[in-house]
Amino acid sequence: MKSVKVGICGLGTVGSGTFNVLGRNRREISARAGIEIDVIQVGARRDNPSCNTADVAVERDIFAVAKNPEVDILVELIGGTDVAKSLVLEAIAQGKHVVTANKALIAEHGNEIFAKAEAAGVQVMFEAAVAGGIPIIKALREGLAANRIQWLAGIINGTGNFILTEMRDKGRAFDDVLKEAQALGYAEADPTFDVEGIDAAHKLVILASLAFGIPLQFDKVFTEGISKVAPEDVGYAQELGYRIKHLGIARQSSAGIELRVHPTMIPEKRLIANVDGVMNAVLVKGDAVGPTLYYGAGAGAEPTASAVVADIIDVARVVQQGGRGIAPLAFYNAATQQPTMLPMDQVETAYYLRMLAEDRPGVLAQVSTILAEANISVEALIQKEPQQDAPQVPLILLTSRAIEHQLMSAITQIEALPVIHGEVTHIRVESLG
Ligand SMILES: NC(=O)C1=CN([C@@H]2O[C@H](COP(=O)(O)OP(=O)(O)OC[C@H]3O[C@@H](n4cnc5c(N)ncnc54)[C@H](O)[C@@H]3O)[C@@H](O)[C@H]2O)C=CC1
Ligand SMILES: N[C@@H](CC=O)C(=O)O
Ligand code: NA
Repeated sequence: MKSVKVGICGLGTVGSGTFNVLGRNRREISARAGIEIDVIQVGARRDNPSCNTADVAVERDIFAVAKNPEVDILVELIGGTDVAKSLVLEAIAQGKHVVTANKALIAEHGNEIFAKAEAAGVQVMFEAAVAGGIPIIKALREGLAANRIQWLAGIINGTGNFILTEMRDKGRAFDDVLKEAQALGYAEADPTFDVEGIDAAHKLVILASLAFGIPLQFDKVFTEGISKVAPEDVGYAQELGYRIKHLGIARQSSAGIELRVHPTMIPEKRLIANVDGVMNAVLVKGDAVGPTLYYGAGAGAEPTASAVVADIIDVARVVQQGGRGIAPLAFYNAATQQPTMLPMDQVETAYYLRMLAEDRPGVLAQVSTILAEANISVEALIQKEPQQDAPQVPLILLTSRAIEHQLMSAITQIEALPVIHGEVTHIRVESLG
């Protein structure tokens, strides 16, 4: 075999980045793969002016790439779950290896796709699907393979982190920053996936599947977005020595496995609290290695292409050796097929609470009595001076760790107090220590 032949489907942000990196770094890439890697075909609805495809066959029908007998590796970069699934299954049926950046596809249809790939003896690789250019999939599959993973927590959506950072540092409006993230090619085709946490939930189930050896279970993730994070909470968090980050958290304990995506307050002294802009970071705690942290660009054409091309190189090595190579994702066994999943109301964490209280003696005592009855203590407090003409003052509390349903029922009681006005805002707090 003289070269490994690649067909790229989708020539948008990531497709064009992949095409260009493969061309520009051709010499280094071939040396590392031990064989030439040639893009012989591109499947794209339209040309992309940032790519010179003069030497490549361009097809408008992406399925022609899946059916091309010359193609060894099909690279799926069209996004979405319907056509992308058919395309990937067609490629597998044709005996081709697949590389994809599509987290929605893997999270929602991965179990089926990996089973088909395993039966066909082909690889399906997806490094770019989680945390863009950070080699986190490789870290979990290979570098941390000796460990029992206890928990992981990550900033795994670049768009969301970019929005939170710009709002905090420059006081910019949410919608304005989102538009910029879209223009920079960071956002999903439907940006509500980014801001409502769906994209992070897709990525989290992939990480959890690898970390805990469990099937992909997208429907088990508790998901809360960043669209309701208020600027005053960002400010109060800072006063308390915390930052608000949109985290994906997966934890395994004797009670079960929890999977959750939500705005989270973390101590500002943690490295991960200082990961800003489009950068992502994933903290992984293994029983042998302890905590490890992975950092890098979570979105964008070439950072994502870096991960896509790394997968192509890995598969090219396998193709060259004529073997099955790297294990497919589904390395769970009968013991982990049906893990106990912990519902969100059973999860234990600390909380930040903000409420509007009447400015008179005894109010704090009423609130802390309700919390104490639920075995929750107040760990820190900010009580603002009353403003002129404002009969109520913001009361901000940090609580001890509590079970979610106990905290929620305490909130209901606090909201019913005549001295408390409106709803109580809550944000979960994690020390990540
Ligand atoms: N943009 C980013 O920073 C990252 C994106 N991803 C994932 O990579 C994938 C691609 O994302 P982007 O490149 O950002 O999207 P994009 O929208 O820029 O590119 C997708 C391209 O595929 C083409 N396409 C879609 N359906 C097609 C069809 N049936 N036939 C022919 N062409 C078709 C579109 O015309 C478009 O040019 C998605 O799964 C996304 O979630 C993953 C990591 C980072
Ligand atoms: N829209 C995603 C792209 C990468 O996965 C993000 O912003 O992180
Ligand atoms: Na990655």
